[in-house]
Amino acid sequence: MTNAIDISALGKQYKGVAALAGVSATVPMGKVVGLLGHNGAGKSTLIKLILGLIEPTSGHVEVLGESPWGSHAVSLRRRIGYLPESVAFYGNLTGSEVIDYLARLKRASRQQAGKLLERVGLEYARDRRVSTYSKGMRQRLGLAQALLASPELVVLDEPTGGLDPQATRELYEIVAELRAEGHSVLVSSHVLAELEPHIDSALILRQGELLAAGSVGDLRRQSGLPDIVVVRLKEAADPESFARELAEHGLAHDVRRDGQFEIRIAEGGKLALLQRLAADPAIDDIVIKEASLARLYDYLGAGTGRQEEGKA
Ligand SMILES: Nc1ncnc2c1ncn2[C@@H]1O[C@H](COP(=O)(O)OP(=O)(O)OP(=O)(O)O)[C@@H](O)[C@H]1O
Repeated sequence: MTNAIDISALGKQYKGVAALAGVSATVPMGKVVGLLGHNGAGKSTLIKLILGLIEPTSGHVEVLGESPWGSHAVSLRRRIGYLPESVAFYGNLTGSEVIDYLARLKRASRQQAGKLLERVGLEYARDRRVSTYSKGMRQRLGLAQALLASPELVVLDEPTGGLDPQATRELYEIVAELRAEGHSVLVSSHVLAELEPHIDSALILRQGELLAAGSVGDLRRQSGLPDIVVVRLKEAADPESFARELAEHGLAHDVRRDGQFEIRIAEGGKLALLQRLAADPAIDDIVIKEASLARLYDYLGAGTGRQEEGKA
């Protein structure tokens, strides 16, 4: 088995709404894959299909080599950990009682379950009632329950909602540990800058269709979106004459709020541009900026319902 999830021509219709229309994609074993898309793009529908909570109208899904609706569906669910977007627990139970109870349901080792609260940074609150937990603490408890029974596949739906920056870093550290231990992770998020360093590849949905798939490098190549050179001028330099110079050489640019210039690199023109800039006495510093996941997402038109052509 090379893929944790194999999705083929998957379609889901709700009365009159095509939530998913012929999506084919994979989540390779042992990789962290980001699931991206604007509100209503079909992410939750795809996750529900993967978890076997709903059935498709057309197409197939195989999760860890099994159908989520087949005869092995029950045992398959024990091999999957799931953190929903909003987690709700029995408020009268303590964190440790919640995990203990869910461990029994999932037939997880209670010894391993005991260590999970420590892993998610909740050991100090293990004997406090969940009703006294903050949103971030509840989210950590949700992560702990998703890791019960050491699942081969972990599905995280908007896992950092309600987490502070430190807790967000810790969550992604756990994701990195899961990957290092060979688990596969599918993680949906709207916070692309946060997600980018932690994923091997992304699946981008738009209006029920797969708009793009691949590593951030693949997406850069697919999009043809130019890299950008950020130039800081010396204090004594005249920005207007520098802007005129760029225009004379046909170099498209923007001026940032901090006064630095962003120059788009034409395909194959990186070295020539850098040589020219390096020889310019007006320039104090140069930084090359590759297209970020967030910029690629916008450029590919993930939120617009259409590809933004010619935007460079
Ligand atoms: N039970 C349902 N009945 C009817 N339409 C639905 C149902 N669930 C989802 N939809 C529709 O299917 C489409 C995809 O919804 P889905 O919840 O999968 O999107 P999403 O990408 O998860 O959005 P969000 O980021 O807002 O959670 C939307 O148009 C939504 O209105």
